[in-house]
Amino acid sequence: MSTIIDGKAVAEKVLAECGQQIEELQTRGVVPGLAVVLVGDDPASKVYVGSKVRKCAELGLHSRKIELPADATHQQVLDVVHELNADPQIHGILVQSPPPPQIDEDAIVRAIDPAKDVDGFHPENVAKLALEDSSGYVPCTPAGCMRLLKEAGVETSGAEAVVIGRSMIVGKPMALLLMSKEGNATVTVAHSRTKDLVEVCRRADIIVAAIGRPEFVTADMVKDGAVVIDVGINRVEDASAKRGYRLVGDVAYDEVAPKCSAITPVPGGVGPMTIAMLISNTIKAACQSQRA
Ligand SMILES: Nc1nc2c(c(=O)[nH]1)N[C@@H](CN(C=O)c1ccc(C(=O)N[C@@H](CCC(=O)O)C(=O)O)cc1)CN2
Repeated sequence: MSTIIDGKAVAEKVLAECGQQIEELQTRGVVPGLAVVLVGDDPASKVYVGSKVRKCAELGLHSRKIELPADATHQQVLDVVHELNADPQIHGILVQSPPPPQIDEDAIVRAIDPAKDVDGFHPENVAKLALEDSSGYVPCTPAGCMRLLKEAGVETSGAEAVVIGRSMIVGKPMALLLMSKEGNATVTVAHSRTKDLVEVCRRADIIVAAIGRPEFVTADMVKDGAVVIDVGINRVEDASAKRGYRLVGDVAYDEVAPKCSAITPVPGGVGPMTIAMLISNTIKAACQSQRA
């Protein structure tokens, strides 16, 4: 029997911890503030930004949602970031990804004050993660995956871990976390050019699927008893579904789950952890701003 790792429950636990920290900060007159910048009208991004702002309101955090049209210029986005960098009520800033193509996302990320970069995408925070300097911000999704592994009692130390995908948002930071002194795993990063991907995955005690292809990981790629963390959130058209689509992960859940010792579902697995870890990073930013 495989354990289904309940991301919603773990996210609630993280948010309850956050609630206590927020109360403590409020007694000192500090209200953590998050600014979320949304450029364009990508439907999924709108949902995620809405959830972030709603969660801030529920927990008593200050938040600002800045919406720019799909034809906003790169300079307009930069101007917003500079204004937020200077706003003392804002401790965390993020620009929802992906922005429209005329926006140079890399340059925008570099313009965010690294002390307010609660997404952990700025080069200074990427370096701190690689150096295991805990003053930096760890990207929310991989941080959430590590917490899920911990809460599920998965021993990462000495494990063979395979991360499928090498994005800056998930794959690379996930690999760094798994190989860090906290994770102590032996890590392989696989991607679209990896030879013998099936064989590479079959060796894994832990698979983290973050390749962005619906149901890419099939049962033949997974060894019996492996732990599978599915980061994929793909919208697949389905006329019979209420919203006209259904969500599927990067893992063919129905055939893979019976082989696993533990697996995350989609939805209700990694996704809710992303927002919980964002709130946690914003509180950390507010705390660190008091010490600066
Ligand atoms: N600036 C950023 N952009 C993006 C990030 C990020 O961390 N920073 N991550 C993703 C999107 N994302 C948060 O921004 C996110 C994705 C999914 C979920 C989530 O809770 N998913 C639910 C399903 C929700 C649905 O119905 O669509 C689940 O999996 O249960 C939260 C946040 C890309 N962009």
